[in-house]
Amino acid sequence: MAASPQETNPVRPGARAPVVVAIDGPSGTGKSSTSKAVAAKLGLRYLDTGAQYRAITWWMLTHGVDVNDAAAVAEAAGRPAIVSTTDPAAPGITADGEDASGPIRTQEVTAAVSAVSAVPAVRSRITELQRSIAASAPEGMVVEGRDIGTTVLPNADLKIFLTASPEARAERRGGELKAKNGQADLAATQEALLKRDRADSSRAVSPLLKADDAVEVDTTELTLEQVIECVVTLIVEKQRA
Ligand SMILES: Nc1ncnc2c1ncn2[C@@H]1O[C@H](COP(=O)(O)OP(=O)(O)OP(=O)(O)O)[C@@H](O)[C@H]1O
Ligand SMILES: Nc1ccn([C@@H]2O[C@H](COP(=O)(O)O)[C@@H](O)[C@H]2O)c(=O)n1
Repeated sequence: MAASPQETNPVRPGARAPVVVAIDGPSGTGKSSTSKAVAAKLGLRYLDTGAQYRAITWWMLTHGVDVNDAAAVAEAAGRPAIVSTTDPAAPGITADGEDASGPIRTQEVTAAVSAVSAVPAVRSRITELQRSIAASAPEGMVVEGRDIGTTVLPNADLKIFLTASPEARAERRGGELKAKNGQADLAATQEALLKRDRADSSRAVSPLLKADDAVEVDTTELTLEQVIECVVTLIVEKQRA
């Protein structure tokens, strides 16, 4: 059956209509895993905005900027060139031309990123970058983070807010740590997740918040495959509407 006009993508004839999807939520709710898989399934680009905040944090840590000094962070916010690749099969990020994909996942960066991302000069710079990347994807994009539906792309075609219980999120992160280090302290992992959520939710500028028009999906009792299926269905329904 021929695609209806609403489903036709002018960039790739026969493909679905371009769509911009915002996926927000607290740490460990499955935003990255879900967004990457959904974008790959539907032929969309993918932007990990947390990686951008991590990359600028990593650059500051490696260039002697005191990440707890908001004035110093603000002064340095415009200095590094942050470049993201948006292929969901191979997402990557560089800071001043250096591959930051590995270093941004260290504990040191994770512990510092909320302080850096709370600085208004950092947010305005990264938000502008995110909007220009989203505007340069005619096939559509899945953009994941904390403030995409509320601030970065308030006109997104579809907004999804993923949640999960703290226990489920700690279990998931613990699984990753166990695979990497052979062990994981679940209580400490849960406390670190909640601490980051508290900081991200309580900052003055663009805090972690569900947009009024976002669809909330509680992933606590769902497998990753079920979450992916649920989000794909929501997007396809939106494209047909
Ligand atoms: N529904 C699920 N069931 C079980 N495990 C899941 C589910 N969703 C994601 N995971 C696993 O949980 C871990 C965290 O997922 P992911 O990195 O996608 O979360 P996130 O929301 O992007 O986290 P953060 O904001 O901290 O980067 C990964 O190991 C992922 O495979
Ligand atoms: N839109 C966003 C995305 C992320 N942040 C900050 O970056 C941190 C790391 O995010 P991950 O998704 O990679 O864990 C996050 O804790 C926030 O501080 C943000 O502010 N806005």
